[in-house]
Amino acid sequence: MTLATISHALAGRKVLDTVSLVVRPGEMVALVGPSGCGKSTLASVAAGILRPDKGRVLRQYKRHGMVFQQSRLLPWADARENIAFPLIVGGMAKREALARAEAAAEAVALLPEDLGKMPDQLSGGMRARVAIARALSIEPDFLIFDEPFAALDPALRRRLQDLVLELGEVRGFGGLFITHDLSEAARIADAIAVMERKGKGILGRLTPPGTRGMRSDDTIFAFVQDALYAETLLTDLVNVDERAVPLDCACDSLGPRRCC
Ligand SMILES: Nc1ncnc2c1ncn2[C@@H]1O[C@H](COP(=O)(O)OP(=O)(O)OP(=O)(O)O)[C@@H](O)[C@H]1O
Repeated sequence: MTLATISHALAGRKVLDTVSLVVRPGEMVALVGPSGCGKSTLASVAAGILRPDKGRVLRQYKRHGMVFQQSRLLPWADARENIAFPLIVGGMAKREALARAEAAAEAVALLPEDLGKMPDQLSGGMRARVAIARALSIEPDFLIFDEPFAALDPALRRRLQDLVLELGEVRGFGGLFITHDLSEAARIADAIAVMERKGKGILGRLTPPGTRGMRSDDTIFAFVQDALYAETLLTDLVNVDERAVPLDCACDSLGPRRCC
């Protein structure tokens, strides 16, 4: 996938300013950057949810699926229907779509008895599995993850990261994985793209040693420690001040505060 010089404004404010990013076929790229820098907006552009004001999106794959922050399941549909939803919307007969949903659920190790449960009857981890199964149901060869495990505890996160790694290995999909967590990025991705503050572009890429899915905890820990202390690409990420984020439009009215 190639995102070429993407610019986009939301509510009259430019949140992406000529951002370019390439994900090679089969590659998993993690995208990190300070809060509010435009990662989710870029993911929405990559997924075709937002049409950018300027720039081009080139997709060198057949189909993509997306896994959102906090799962975004339909609250009025059970797990099976949630997984089948993109297929039904795409015109598949309901019976076939539900059968395909069950196969996708099996791939993410959801139990058959959970498929009749409504989202509010599922744990956070199960909801994340349903969201992954929903993305898999269309048999994508590219997946876009927007902080899918941010709300989960570390042990569960790890299990779901393993699931994504296993599925990637078996199905060979590439993708874009947005996260705030450098360890997660180093665990899940071939390369880590670092986004600049205020959507001004990709500062550069970091490549953890070894192969995705094969890196030991020691390797990941050492890589993250070195990167956090020595890597100038991560300066904004490390020194983030969340109070500065919403102030960037209000500097003039608030006087000379350190906000940009
Ligand atoms: N629907 C919207 N309308 C107006 N502004 C928006 C909208 N969605 C996001 N923004 C603004 O666009 C900027 C980029 O938001 P975005 O969610 O893409 O950043 P992000 O890097 O994903 O943030 P985070 O890491 O905190 O999730 C932010 O300043 C945000 O406040």
